[in-house]
Amino acid sequence: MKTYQLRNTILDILIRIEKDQSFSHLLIDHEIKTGQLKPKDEGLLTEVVYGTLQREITLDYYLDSFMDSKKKVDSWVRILLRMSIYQMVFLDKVPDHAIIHEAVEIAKQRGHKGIAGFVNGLLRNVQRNGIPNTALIEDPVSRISIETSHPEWLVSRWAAEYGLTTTKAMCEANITRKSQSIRVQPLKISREEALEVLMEQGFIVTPSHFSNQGIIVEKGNILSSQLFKDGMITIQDQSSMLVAEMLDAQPNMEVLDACSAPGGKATHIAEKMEDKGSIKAYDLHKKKVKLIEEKAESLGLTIIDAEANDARKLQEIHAKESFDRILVDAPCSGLGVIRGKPEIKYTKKETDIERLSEIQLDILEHVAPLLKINGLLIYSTCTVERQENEKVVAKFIENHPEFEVDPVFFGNLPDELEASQGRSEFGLQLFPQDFQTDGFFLTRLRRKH
Ligand SMILES: C[S@@+](CC[C@H](N)C(=O)[O-])C[C@H]1O[C@@H](n2cnc3c(N)ncnc32)[C@H](O)[C@@H]1O
Repeated sequence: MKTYQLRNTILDILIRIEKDQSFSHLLIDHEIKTGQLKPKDEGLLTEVVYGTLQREITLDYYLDSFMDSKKKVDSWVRILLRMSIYQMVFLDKVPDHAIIHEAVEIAKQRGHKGIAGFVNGLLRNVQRNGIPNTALIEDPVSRISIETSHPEWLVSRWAAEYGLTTTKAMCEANITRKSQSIRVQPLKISREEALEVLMEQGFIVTPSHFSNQGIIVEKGNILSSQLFKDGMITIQDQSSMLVAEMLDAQPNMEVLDACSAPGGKATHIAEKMEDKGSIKAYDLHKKKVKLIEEKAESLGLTIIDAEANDARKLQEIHAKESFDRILVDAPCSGLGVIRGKPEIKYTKKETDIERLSEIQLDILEHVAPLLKINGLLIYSTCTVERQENEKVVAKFIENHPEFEVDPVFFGNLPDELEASQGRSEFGLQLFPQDFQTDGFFLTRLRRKH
C-alpha cells in the first residue's frame, strides 16, 4: 500500500472512532485482517492510530497554539492535523516534509485547495517554530492533563483520591505501551513447553509471576503464532489471570460467572477445574454469549454453559446456596484499561462512575444468596475508581454481615502484590504504572454463615 493510501486509511479509522465511537482496537484488528497490509504498514498504522488517540488533548493544545481561536475547521481536518503533528513530534520514521506533503494531498483530495493551503501553512509553522513548552503551565492538574492527554476532571478526581505523584505516574503509564501477556491452556500444553516453542520461533517471552499459566510477550505478534491458532494459548492481561488464581475453583465444583462475556475468566476457571464440574456463565447481552461459547470451543473446554440473562435476575432460575464459587467481574468504567483503549478517557463521564457503582452493588446483592456457606466470591473490575471498587465492597459488607473479605486472600497473592500500594482492607487495587498490567481491582469474599 502506498504511504498516501495508508495515511488515508489511518484518517478514516480515526474519523470513525470519533464519529461513531467505534473501538480503536476492533477497527485496527479489522484493517489488519482485511486490509492486505505489509507487516511494516501494520506497525505504522497501529502506532499512528493509537498514538494520535492517546495524545489527543496534547495534540489539540499544540494545534490551538498555531490557530486563530475563532477559526472553525471541520473535524476531519482537525484529525488530519492531529495525526500529522503526532508523527512530526513523536515519531522519527518519516521526515517532516513527507508528512506535510501527504497531509496536503489528502486535504486537497477530501476538501479543496483552500483547506490544503491551510493545512500546509499550519504544519510548516509547526515545523519552523516547534511545539509550545508545556512545562510552563503553572497549574499542576492542567499540566498533567495536557502533557498526558487526560481530561481535567479525571486528573483532578485521581489527584483527590491518590495524590498528584501517583496520578502523574498513572497518567504517564497510560500513554506508554505495555507488553502483551498470554495464558496457556494447561490441559493442552505446559507453560514450559509453550515458552520453548515460542522462543524457538523468535518471540521474546518470560514467565509471569501472577499466574502459573501466564507468559509475558516482550516481542512478537502472538496472533500469528501457531500456538494461538491451535487454541493452546489465549491473550489475557496478567491482572485478569489473578481472578481464576484467587477463586480457587476445584474440579467438580459448581461455579457461577455472573458477567461472563467474552469468557476470558470463565475459560481460565474451567482450566483450573480441569474441565470437570460446571460453570454457569451469564451475560446481559445476547450477542455476547456467542463470544463465550466461541472462546470455550477454541480452547477445547466443555463445562461452560453460557446464556443471556441479567445477573440481577438469577435468583429466578437458581436456588439459594447453589454455587461453591461465584465470580462478579462487573461492568465498570474501564478507567484501568486506558492504555489499550485510549478512547475510554474521552468518552467516560464522571456521572458514569456513580451510575455504574450502583449497578455493581446491585449485582453483588442479587447474586450473594446463591453462594453456599463457606463459598468464595470474587468481585473484580478493570478500573482504578475507589467508588466502583473499595466503596462497593465496603457497602456490600455493611449490608451483608454474613460476608467478610477473606483474610486468606492476601496471603495467597504473589509476594510483590501483597506488599503493593494498592492493598487495602477491602481488596487489591493494581495500578497500570506498577506491574506492567492493566489497572484492575479484585477482592475475595467468603460467606461465613
Ligand atoms: C468486565 S466485562 C466481563 C469480562 C469477562 N468476565 C471476561 O473475563 O472475559 C462485564 C460484562 O458484564 C456484562 N453485563 C453488564 N451488565 C450486566 C448484568 N446486569 N448482568 C449480566 N451481565 C452484565 C457486560 O455485557 C460485559 O460483557
